[in-house]
Amino acid sequence: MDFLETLISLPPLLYAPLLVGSLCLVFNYLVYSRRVAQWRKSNIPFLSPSFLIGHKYFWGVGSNSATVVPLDRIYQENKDKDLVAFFIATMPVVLLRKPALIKQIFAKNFDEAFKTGIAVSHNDEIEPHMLSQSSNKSVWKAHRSALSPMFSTSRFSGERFAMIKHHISHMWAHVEEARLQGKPINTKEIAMNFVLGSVSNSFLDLDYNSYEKEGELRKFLKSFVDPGWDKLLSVFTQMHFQGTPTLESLKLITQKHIESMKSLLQKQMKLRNQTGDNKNDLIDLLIRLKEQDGDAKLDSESGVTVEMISLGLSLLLGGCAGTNTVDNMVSFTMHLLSLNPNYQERIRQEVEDVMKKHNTTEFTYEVVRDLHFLNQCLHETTRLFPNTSALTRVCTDDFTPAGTNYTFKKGERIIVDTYSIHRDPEYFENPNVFDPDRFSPKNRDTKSIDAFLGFGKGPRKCPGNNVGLLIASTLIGSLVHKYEVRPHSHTQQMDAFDFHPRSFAIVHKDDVLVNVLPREVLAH
Ligand code: HEM
Repeated sequence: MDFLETLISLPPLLYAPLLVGSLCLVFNYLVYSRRVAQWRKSNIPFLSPSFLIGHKYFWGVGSNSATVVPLDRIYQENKDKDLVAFFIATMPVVLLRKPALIKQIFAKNFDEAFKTGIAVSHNDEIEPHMLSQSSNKSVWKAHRSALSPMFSTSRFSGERFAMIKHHISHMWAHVEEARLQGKPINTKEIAMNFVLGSVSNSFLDLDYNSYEKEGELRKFLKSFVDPGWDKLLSVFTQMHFQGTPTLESLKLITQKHIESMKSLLQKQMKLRNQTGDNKNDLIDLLIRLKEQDGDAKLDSESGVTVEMISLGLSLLLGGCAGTNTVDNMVSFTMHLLSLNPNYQERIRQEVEDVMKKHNTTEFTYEVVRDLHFLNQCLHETTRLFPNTSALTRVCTDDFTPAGTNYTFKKGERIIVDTYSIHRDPEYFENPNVFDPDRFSPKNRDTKSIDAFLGFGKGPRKCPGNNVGLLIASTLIGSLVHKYEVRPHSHTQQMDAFDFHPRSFAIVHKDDVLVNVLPREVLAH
């Protein structure tokens, strides 16, 4: 029987899948061959595509880590190149391997490679106004400048730090309760609760003890951060059918999120108008912006604009949820400190010296701000466990980076694999070792400064890094000062295979547990 006869003898029910399958293959072939021809013309080295999945290493997605393992393999296998192009599904991407080229494109070619987010399904109403997502440069500029007062750490001095101290007490109470019950400490949980309490308090004026109950705000944020098949599916749909409308439930920001943020802002703004307080927080900022903009399109019921909702989401998602930023930093640092008691001791000594210098026995804003060794530890954690393995940009114009003969075409998607660069011995000696001293002022050189990408690069780099570091230092400093953190029985060194298979952030697939012992007990 020849091929045609076999085809005719098939039951008619199989025709439809066969037809769809064949169309997919043709679609794949056309997408691949067109882009490969373009890369050839642009002098960009590329890897031959594998049908449907783009590159063979992406077959493992969903079973090991979503992006870290495949990107790291491609990075390692192309050591001789500055950059290499390949496909993820039908989405073409160019992986930049060299820090100098990354700096050039992210900073000097910023105007031509301005957009972020290569495969995320946005909400069309909100996306242009979200700081991290906006693809409209003038809107992005205006919002970044409007929000800049929120990113100043001096906002945390005085009264506001007194509020943060409440969260230290909540955290201590929670840790002590677990210890007395003989349970290990779940570092992800305590970090998420502390960060949520501090961020919601300092930006939105919410008095929120999330250790006590799982409140609405926590559920709201967890819906962004909790990894799941829905999020993986959403990204893969966008990779195959870029820019197409997605089902509401697969969007990164859904109508439900927008409504929750709207009612939260409405409530807090109403309260502020009644009290007339001036707290120099997001609520004051939004009220001021509303007064200044006579043309603002207010929602008739809530009096809130789309811009206000977006600014609120920009802060909350950047600070707490977007890619589990601060809480991840804290959780991984506690894990690393449990394995390195000598660095815990140095932090303790530093806390005591700095308290003495400021003539206090308490954690104050001034004390936390002066904990330089702890700050080095947090940077070193971010080097080993950056919050995402893929910094992204999308070219908004054709350009050739200075000193190269590569041409980047408008629409080209760029990826930087932070995880692999941070563990490349070319930039960091003994890269898998936790060594906070590599971030001391005397040890830092241009090579490692350029290669550190934990907070991004160029004008779009993280504006909230110092606020995040301050919150993380407060939590770790106060915990380590009171307790010795010890490894839990299952604690071991982590590698990329331990990361969550359905998360695009670098998070451990399980709980990250440690044990604690009060220092008074140890002293006797
Ligand atoms: C301390 C832990 C944090 C880490 C590791 C971190 C990391 C990052 C990274 C890697 C980016 C992408 C930068 C790029 O594409 O070049 C980013 C962007 C951003 N982060 Fe952070 N972040 C942290 C804390 C925060 C906090 C506390 C806030 C808010 C209070 C925040 C708000 C933002 C915003 C709004 C953006 C988007 C900036 C833009 O597109 O203009 N981040 N962050």
